[in-house]
Amino acid sequence: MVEHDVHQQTYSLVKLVVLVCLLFLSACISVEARIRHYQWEVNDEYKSPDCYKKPSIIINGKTPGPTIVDQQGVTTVVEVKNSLFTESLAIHWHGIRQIGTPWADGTEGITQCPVVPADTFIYKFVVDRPGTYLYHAHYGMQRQAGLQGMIKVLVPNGVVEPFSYDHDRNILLTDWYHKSTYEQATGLASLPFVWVGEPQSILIHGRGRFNCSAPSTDATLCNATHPQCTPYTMTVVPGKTYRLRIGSLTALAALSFEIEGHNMTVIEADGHYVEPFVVQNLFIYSGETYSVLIKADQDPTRNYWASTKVVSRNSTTPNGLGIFNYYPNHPRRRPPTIPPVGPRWDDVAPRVDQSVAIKSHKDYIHVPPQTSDRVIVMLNTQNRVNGFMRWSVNNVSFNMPHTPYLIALKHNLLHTFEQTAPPDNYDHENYDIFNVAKNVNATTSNSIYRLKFNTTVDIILQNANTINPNNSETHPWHLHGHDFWVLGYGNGKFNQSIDPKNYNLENPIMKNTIPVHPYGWTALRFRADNPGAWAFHCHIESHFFMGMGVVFEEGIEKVGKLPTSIMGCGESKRFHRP
Ligand SMILES: O=C1O[C@H]([C@@H](O)CO)C(O)=C1O
Repeated sequence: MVEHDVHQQTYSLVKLVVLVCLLFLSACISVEARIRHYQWEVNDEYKSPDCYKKPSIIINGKTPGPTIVDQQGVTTVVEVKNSLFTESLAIHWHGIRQIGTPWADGTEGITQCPVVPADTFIYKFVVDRPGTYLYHAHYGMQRQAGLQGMIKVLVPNGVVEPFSYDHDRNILLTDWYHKSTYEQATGLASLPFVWVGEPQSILIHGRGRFNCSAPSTDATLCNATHPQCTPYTMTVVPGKTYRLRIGSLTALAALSFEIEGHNMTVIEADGHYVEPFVVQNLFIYSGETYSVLIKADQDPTRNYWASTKVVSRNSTTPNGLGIFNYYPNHPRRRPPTIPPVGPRWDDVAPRVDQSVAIKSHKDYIHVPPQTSDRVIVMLNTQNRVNGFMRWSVNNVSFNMPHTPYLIALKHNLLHTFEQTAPPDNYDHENYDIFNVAKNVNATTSNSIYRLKFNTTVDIILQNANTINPNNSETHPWHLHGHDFWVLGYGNGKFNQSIDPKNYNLENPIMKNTIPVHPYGWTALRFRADNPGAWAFHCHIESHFFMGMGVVFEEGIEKVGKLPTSIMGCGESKRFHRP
């Protein structure tokens, strides 16, 4: 009996141990399955995405780089080897809020030091929400040399989205210049100023077509039959519905995108579900992402044009063209029709209408706080500083410090940047937004806005006339580390006592990038609840380069121990351990 009991006990113990081991193993496997590793190498190489040979920056041989596809909740580890000859780099994960990992935001000068050639930097962050996001260089003007791509975050197994489709596709829209990034940056920072001008091509997922026989084109650099510049083709099966995720990372251009003869139902914007609405042209600004549903319900015996056009600027850039290919027609078969011309570049009303139409899906509303603790009005102006062309917020043009803010703030190196806070407003009474400023001179500073942790902040982006008469541009503003509620848009000068009464506080969409339309204002609200230092800037690459941005700090005391891998520049040299 006793012996039997001992056996019984031993048996139970073994069973328990085996069970614990199995549980541990499966936990390990499931944890392992929740981590995805990517290995990237960044190189300089000639590419001809529009048939014209240009020095480009590529990831694993490609631009756009590989699309990251992960499920919500996955820890994404991207090991980036910098194999550029002489340039450092940093990569930003655009739309990923980096909750608890502010050091992985990839903004040079703000959250990290640049990654020098031959070094490898490991970005590690959680893709915590389903949706469509982007990644791109955030150092100098490297983005427009090709260092960019898309991130697709899928819903977990069993989670149903508020729409259905048969296939999931994604395209990145970019504009493309033939001059190198360095030549362009040099022009912007020179006296006299040399503007980058209009892009030579619009690329649909890295493919365009420059006219090699255009006057003054160097024939030795342009090859109309280069395999890299065959048009982008999206093949569809008649009757099926496609979710098309569209991202824009243009350097300059605001775009209209359409598929000839097909309606598009907008369902997602910057990772948030939209109350569906139908468009023929989708207006998309640099830094934005949308998902649209397209049904392949037109004549299946032919192909159709996919077309994208520059709006908001009187551009010389030809429309970007691709082929919407009905299977089994040949994917290169030219559609029998003339490509769509697209909307007028200077017709602002339909663009504002689209902005206003984007509301939160009714079943996914995040109700915003009904009041805010602080209102910052940001006047956007083009200025001169010591003769140099700049852009400013409230007459302050942003300069990057040598020591990234996150490190300076966390390690109390406050002498590394100016401590006078930038202004929360401008001379509202006397500034005429409809005319060139009487005094176009501004100052530069690297001071930052320090936000009280867990408060609600309103930002009013106020547009104005540029330095040229009768001209106001569209600026897409992007906020790092947060999504914001879009409270409203208006024409002319924002009126603090009237306009807030018309804010949408019921079902505003949340976004991370938003346009401020010509001569207009855009109001947004966010919670300062993500400890770190975060950029907020115009996503036109040359404009940020010329100072059009600010930095917010919040809850710095709550930021965990910084990885030493982000250090090594400015006064952070002494903390760097390779
Ligand atoms: O920053 C810019 O400079 C030019 C032009 O204003 C120069 O005069 C332009 O169109 C911009 O967007």
